[in-house]
Amino acid sequence: MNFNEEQVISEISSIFSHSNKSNPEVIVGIGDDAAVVTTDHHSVITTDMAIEGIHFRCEWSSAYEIGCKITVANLADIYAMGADPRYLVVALTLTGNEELSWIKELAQGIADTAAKSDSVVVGGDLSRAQQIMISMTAVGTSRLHITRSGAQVGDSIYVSALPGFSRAGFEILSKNLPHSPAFVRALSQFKSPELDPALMRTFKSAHALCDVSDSLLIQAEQISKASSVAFEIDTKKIEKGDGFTDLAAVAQSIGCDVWDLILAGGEDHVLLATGVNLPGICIGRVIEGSGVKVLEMKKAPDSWRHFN
Ligand SMILES: Nc1ncnc2c1ncn2[C@@H]1O[C@H](COP(=O)(O)OP(=O)(O)O)[C@@H](O)[C@H]1O
Ligand SMILES: Cc1ncc(C[n+]2csc(CCOP(=O)(O)OP(=O)(O)O)c2C)c(N)n1
Ligand SMILES: [Mg+2]
Repeated sequence: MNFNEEQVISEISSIFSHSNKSNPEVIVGIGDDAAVVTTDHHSVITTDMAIEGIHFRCEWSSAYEIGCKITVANLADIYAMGADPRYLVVALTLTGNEELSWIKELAQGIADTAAKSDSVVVGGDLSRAQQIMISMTAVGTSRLHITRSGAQVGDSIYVSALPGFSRAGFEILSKNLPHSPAFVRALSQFKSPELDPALMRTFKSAHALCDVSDSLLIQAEQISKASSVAFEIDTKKIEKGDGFTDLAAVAQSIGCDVWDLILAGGEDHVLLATGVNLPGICIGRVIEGSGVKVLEMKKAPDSWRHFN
């Protein structure tokens, strides 16, 4: 064993406690039985976990990147409700074989990503298990929340950025392909997806919103079903979007279909929205009916599912 519980808690606390102390809304921070925080308006609550072997591999990603990724996954769910993230709690299992420096890096990745979104880690839990597991709960605040059920016929459909780079990174790592400069965005998007809080907040005028964790197609189906409308996704519009040419080149060099990456890839945590005059890339329109139609697509791409 490379550490004891007290040591880990002391190291983790010192990484998180500065933000606790400097935030006047944290009444009781890390160190007691529970945290006490100020809340107003409506609280938006979400939780997501990351399991070693399922969501990340220590051979592929640094502890810092793993910390960033689980935090982005949680923060994106808060932004996907049109809310602003405020507080996080982190439950962590360790095997006992990690180095203390690895655990500190993980906490730093979480703390830095949280700070970019003006949110703070106010507590957590620690236990031993055969795998590393990170379960994070995020609390946000909003006056008006945006659900998956608000899409209206006549809306345009937008993504905050082109999805697919994360899946490309996953393919590169899974196939153990030699790294090339062209793969930088894909690898970094998989290991530590980009989250731009300012961009996320500009989607507060969306009619329906969710983040793309599973895949664009799955998430489009979820909104279309919840809103009782049909989605018409236009591949020609996506082709004109920022990043398409780069992703198409990566897809070709790793032997993947670019549409599998875009439509069926997940974990980019970009926002999928419907509404009028939103930022990002317009990828189609909301029409009467049900289901998701992708114009000019001959075959259905296969998305990630935990249980097949
Ligand atoms: N174990 C669970 N207990 C209760 N609710 C759950 C559980 N797992 C998922 N959910 C709920 O099901 C919905 C879909 O979950 P998920 O696909 O994980 O959403 P997301 O992609 O936003 O993380 C969410 O509202 C989530 O809170
Ligand atoms: C080692 C490893 N294998 C496979 C994947 C790919 N992967 C794992 S979970 C997932 C989908 C998203 O995860 P989920 O837990 O369903 O997120 P949620 O929808 O709850 O936000 C994908 C694409 C990965 N990230 N790491
Ligand atoms: Mg989830």
